[in-house]
Amino acid sequence: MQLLQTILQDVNVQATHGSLAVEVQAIAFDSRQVREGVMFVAVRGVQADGHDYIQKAEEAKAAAIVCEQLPQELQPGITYVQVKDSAEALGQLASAYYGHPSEKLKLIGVTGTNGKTTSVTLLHKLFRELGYHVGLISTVQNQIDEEVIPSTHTTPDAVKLNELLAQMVKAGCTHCFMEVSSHAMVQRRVAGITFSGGVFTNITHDHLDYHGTFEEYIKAKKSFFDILPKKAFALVNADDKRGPVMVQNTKASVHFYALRKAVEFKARIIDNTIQGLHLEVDGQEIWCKLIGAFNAYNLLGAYGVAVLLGEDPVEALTVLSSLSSAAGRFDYMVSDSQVTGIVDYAHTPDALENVLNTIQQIRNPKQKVITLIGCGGNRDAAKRPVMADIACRLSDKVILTSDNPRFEEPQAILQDMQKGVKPLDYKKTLSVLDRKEAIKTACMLAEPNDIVLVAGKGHETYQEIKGVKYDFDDKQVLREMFQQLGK
Ligand SMILES: CC(=O)N[C@H]1[C@@H](OP(=O)(O)OP(=O)(O)OC[C@H]2O[C@@H](n3ccc(=O)[nH]c3=O)[C@H](O)[C@@H]2O)O[C@H](CO)[C@@H](O)[C@@H]1O[C@H](C)C(=O)N[C@@H](C)C(=O)N[C@H](CCC(=O)O)C(=O)O
Ligand SMILES: Nc1ncnc2c1ncn2[C@@H]1O[C@H](COP(=O)(O)OP(=O)(O)OP(=O)(O)O)[C@@H](O)[C@H]1O
Ligand SMILES: N[C@H](CCC[C@H](N)C(=O)O)C(=O)O
Ligand SMILES: [Mg+2]
Repeated sequence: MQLLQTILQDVNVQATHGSLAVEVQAIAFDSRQVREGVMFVAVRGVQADGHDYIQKAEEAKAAAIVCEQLPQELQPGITYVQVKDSAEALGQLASAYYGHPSEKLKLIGVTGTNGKTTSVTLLHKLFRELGYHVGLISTVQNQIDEEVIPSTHTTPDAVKLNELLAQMVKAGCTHCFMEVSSHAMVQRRVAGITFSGGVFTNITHDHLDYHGTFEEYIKAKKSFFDILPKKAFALVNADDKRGPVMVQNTKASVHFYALRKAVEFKARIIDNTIQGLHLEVDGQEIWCKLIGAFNAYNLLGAYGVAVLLGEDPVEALTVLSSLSSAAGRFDYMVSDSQVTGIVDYAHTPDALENVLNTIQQIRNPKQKVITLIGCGGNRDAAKRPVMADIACRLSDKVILTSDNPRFEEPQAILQDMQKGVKPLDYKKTLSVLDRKEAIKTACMLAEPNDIVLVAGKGHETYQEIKGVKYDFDDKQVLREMFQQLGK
């Protein structure tokens, strides 16, 4: 519980009506969660406008209502606070309500199209091994040390985020590593948060359904670096064309990492095999368990963060070399007849191309590559034909299937993907709508020593169809099919 006037301190308030000395029991931005004594913040969203639910919040006896536009009629006993930007105010209020937890630990945010989960997971594991109490906020799961807290988003909403950070502070965490999605930046989920550092991994085609254009998507990512304070560091992948753009206006101290440029943190791939990566990082050779050239970037970025946070470089590298990847990222198994099954969360064109290039590099010429891929519904449709084309270009056989269709017709998504298949590739492509059947088909086609890549869903343990999440685990189904088919 907090006094309204206390938590309003950082907010750009335009007008208030009613007492500021009221007690706020909780903050809600969904009218359905308002109870007596709760503060309701009216936020404009994609589907709805929170301002349309102010009346509901009044009926539920909200203590205070924060909005950009005041209702025509104000109710007695409720305090109204008019602000310029409700989404920003929500972040600032949530931070103040929970006692500014982000200022009480070293919070590092990672943004970029791919590699966020891998990077924050590596950092969480690294700092645990170095002996710290550490928080993690990621797509796969949130964590306080080893305690797992399920996650619903890559970046939680402002209230959940601050609540989580406060729990971490209470548990004695000195560090937290979190993913910052482009959606979170546009929706101001991290407003009011103080970061000690920010990392940029890369930017390629994704989420154009939400951002509209690639330029807007770049702007959303860049805005994360714009909000970093002077004391923070910004660590940027210099090999990405957009790296320098990200830090054009940042107040933070800028540092670069790269594989192809001579910058502060640099690495070189000596060897890239199914056993892992043999790297030279800042002049030191290490062998890592992670597979694929793209993981050299994730490892190097994590190393850079550790050094910038004052850790011993040699110790950091030694620990990094012992770490495994996040669940569902190049997760592989080998069947009795030596078929390699790989489950990977590649759900963007760039990620799929990287994973398939990695497979091409590490396979021997006799091993056929069978790729299974679907695309999510109610997400960027432009990537569908592109991903089908990439799969065809870099595989011997392709099975197009369903991912999470959400509220779209699975058949229509499949048709969008099929448009990307070139006539010459028709022969190598099959469409099997049911994902389980599709995995079975891939396994049936596999001969001893072949490679089956099941891409798109990684760690997910469900398939979301029309608002219902059905149990589905790519890794488990793949294992089952290998057994069932005697592979
Ligand atoms: C497109 C999107 O990002 N939507 C997010 C957004 O919802 P919205 O803008 O659609 O909200 P809305 O339904 O229009 O409602 C507007 C406001 O009215 C309020 N409302 C609504 C109804 C009502 O009865 N009463 C009421 O008060 C709502 O609570 C909300 O505050 O704000 C919600 C609260 O924070 C999020 O849960 C929701 O995430 C949806 C579920 C989602 O799927 N988001 C994905 C795309 C996402 O955010 N992904 C990124 C990762 C992407 C990546 O990196 O690959 C992530 O960070 O997870
Ligand atoms: N640094 C990287 N560059 C390019 N591709 C990568 C990189 N790291 C991982 N990938 C590929 O992208 C997929 C997703 O990786 P990861 O989960 O780490 O990314 P993310 O940014 O967290 O994704 P999301 O936006 O869905 O949360 C991996 O399964 C892998 O195929
Ligand atoms: N964070 C990503 C995950 C996509 C995963 C893929 N399996 C899908 O459902 O599209 C998103 O929300 O767009
Ligand atoms: Mg992620």
